[in-house]
Amino acid sequence: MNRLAAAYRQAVDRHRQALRHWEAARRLLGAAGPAPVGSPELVARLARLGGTLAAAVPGTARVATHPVPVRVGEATTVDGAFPVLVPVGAGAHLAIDVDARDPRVGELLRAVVVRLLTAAPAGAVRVVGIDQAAFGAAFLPLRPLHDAGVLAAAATTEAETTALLDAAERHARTAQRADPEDRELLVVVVASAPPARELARLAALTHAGPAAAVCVLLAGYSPAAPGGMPGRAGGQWPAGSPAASGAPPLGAATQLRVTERYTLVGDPPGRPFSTDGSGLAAPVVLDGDPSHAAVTALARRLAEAADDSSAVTFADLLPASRWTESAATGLRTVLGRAGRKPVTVAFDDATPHWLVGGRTGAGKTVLLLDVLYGLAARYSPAELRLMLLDFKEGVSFTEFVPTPRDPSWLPHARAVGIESDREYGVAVLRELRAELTGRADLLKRHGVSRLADLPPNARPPRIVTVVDEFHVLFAGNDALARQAVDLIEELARKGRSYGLHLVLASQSTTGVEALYGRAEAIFGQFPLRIALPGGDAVLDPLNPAARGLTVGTAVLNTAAGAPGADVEVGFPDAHAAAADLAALRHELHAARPAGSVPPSVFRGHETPRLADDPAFAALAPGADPPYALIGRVVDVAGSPAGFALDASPGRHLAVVGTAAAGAELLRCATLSLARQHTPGTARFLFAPLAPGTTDLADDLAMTLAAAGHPVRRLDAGALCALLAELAGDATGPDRTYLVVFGVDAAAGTLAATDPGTFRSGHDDLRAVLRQGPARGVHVLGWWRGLRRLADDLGGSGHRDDVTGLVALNVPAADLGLHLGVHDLAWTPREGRALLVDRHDHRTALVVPFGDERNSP
Ligand SMILES: Nc1ncnc2c1ncn2[C@@H]1O[C@H](COP(=O)(O)OP(=O)(O)OP(=O)(O)O)[C@@H](O)[C@H]1O
Repeated sequence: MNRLAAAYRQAVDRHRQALRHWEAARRLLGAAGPAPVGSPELVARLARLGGTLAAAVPGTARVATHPVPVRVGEATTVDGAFPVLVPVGAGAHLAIDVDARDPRVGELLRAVVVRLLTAAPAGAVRVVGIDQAAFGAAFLPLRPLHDAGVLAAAATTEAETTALLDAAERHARTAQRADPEDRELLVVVVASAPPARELARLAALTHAGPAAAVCVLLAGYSPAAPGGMPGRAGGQWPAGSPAASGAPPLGAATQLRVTERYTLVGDPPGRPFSTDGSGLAAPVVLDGDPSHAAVTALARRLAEAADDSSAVTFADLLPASRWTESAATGLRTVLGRAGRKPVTVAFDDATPHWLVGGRTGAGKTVLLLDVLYGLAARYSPAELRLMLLDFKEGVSFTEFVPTPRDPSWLPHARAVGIESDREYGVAVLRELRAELTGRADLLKRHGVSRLADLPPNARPPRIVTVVDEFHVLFAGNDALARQAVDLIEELARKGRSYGLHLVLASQSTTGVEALYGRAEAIFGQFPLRIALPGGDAVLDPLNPAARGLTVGTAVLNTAAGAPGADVEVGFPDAHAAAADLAALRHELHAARPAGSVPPSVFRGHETPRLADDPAFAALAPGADPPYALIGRVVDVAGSPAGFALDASPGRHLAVVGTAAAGAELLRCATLSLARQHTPGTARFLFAPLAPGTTDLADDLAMTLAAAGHPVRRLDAGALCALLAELAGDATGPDRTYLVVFGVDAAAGTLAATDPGTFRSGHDDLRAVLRQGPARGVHVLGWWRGLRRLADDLGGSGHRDDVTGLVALNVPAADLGLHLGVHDLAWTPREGRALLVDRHDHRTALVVPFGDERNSP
């Protein structure tokens, strides 16, 4: 009897509590009555009332920072029915013990989502869903919200769930650091509880507090420990439920238990219905689905608002007016947005250099274009100069250089390397170091220590050098890589004070051999890190901020990648805005200062042609000394590559290597020399000795003869005779060019000794090499091997008898030995040659002229 009486008293208490709850709700609603909906007065009053009913005023609830009461159903008591409101929003969650395969649960989840979205301002709530049990069926009625971009496609597999949780955790970390005003609420709707590991991660999210701006609506979850639920004291949870496998406890969640006829609502966190933890003492009928019309109207409103505000576009990156900003203290541009807030990045004292990482296809090129156009629109060429280096096959920077289709260029661009050679990269870095030295002098002259302190009229532009796929520059452990590392280190260390800024972008920063031991010293100078998808390597190894990023987003970190200094930024797809980019480029091009010149361009895949070469066109009779042109130097200016044939001993040119390009090189050298002589002042003697060179030599002879030059064709015997003649005191026209295709093919003939004079052809050749130049005789010879050249010269002591050398496919070790140079930076490859001038100990990587006879 006593037990019966106690139960009755308990039931009456619960009714009273329920009534108190209903009364409180009614009072709050009443208090909100007289003020106009949405008015500041009403909002203020609601805030005074604890913000509890802000949800009643559509579009005003600050759900990303505070929980708001959201209706879940209607409670029935003997005295009548009342709405049941539970707190939902940032840091306040909902758990239901049955999953959404029970239609009542699916309907409730959808109703809560729609109410939250309705209550909050457009753009303040984003919804993601997990439904592995029913493949996303629970979300189908919300399709219009998906189309409006506020509801992501549901995760229906374990992998998708993991990715979704990665993103949710990232969201939480970003929100915790963000200004509360900029937070966006992420609602994670779980239609069916995922496996234990994912469930544990969801539970962890519920413990993250309101600052994480996450709200979890978790169906199919029963708490592991009984309690907090009416009528469940000591109850057993069904096998197979999360409870059976030890469901992790949730933080700040209202627990709902769905029975056959009604639902029991547990105590909401911080606002319990009961004093004893037994929850609301009234059965609740859950709310059903929101009407289709309501969902569509909501989706339409949100989509319209999104069009206005959320998508970050290329136009968002641009300033109101062009070229109005000063680079005195640094360069700044908008990279994209974090939430709705623009994110500015800078090249200044705090972040002088940047490191950008991202796997291929992650949007690196797009991000760099966004930055470059943003800068170019803000700063005039007098404030900003760009050096752009790309080491991959691609088109990253092609749009900045003139092409036949679009002759405009970006006036800030000074040098652009497309599919660059490492040597070109090093040449650019050398030029930058020279600039650094020049600027150090300039600063000294003005008695200041920083670029910013120079008077405006003396201040040179800041130079931003972008090196895309920079790991190529450091690849291998050779002399060139070491030079590159030294230069980068120096530029990174000193650049800050002199207005030289570096952006190193790569798929990876690991595995760069040449950096061993130096990576820290170098990358320590790069405080600004941008991690794109797959670009975790630019962040601290303990910083997970870039995990699971999607294309179009990046993590920005201004503390050299240290955890906790990350901002997730969305940036626009510059490729998709190609027309806008072109329009801006044309605008900037049209505004270029008088006297602007296009950038010098290096295209690694291109073969220059003698006939098109401006240096060739500029050659004219009377040049002294004549210059044998063979191609272009791989340097910033793309200088002509050649060799001056003056009167000093040894001024001859030896092309060495088995590559057929050797014959072509001699042809170009000869044609360029012929152009520097009026007919009759030079004779050209051709000896096509290597197989397959006859046609080329005959062709060349005909061309020269047609231009009026005396020409003669020699075989090996005639060559020996001629050498004997030239070794004597024979005089001829001003100049004699002996052009031998395959000198080594004459080795046998040259070795033979004249029985009368005891002189061999080799003796005569060596005499000509030594004394010829003084008499205007120069040998242009192709040797198909270095050893053969050395033999013909008579040993290493006579190496200086030929001072001009063009190495084709000759291994670096052999060439280094021949030249007596240790650690020669040379990698033989097709389309490149190493030009050596032994007189001034100069070597230069050259792109030799291609064979235009076979070109279209
Ligand atoms: N902000 C963005 N929004 C939408 N799509 C983007 C965005 N940025 C890049 N993309 C898309 O991603 C693809 C790859 O971009 P991008 O060419 O910049 O990659 P990448 O990292 O430079 O790749 P790779 O190294 O292979 O050249 C492109 O199709 C591009 O349109």
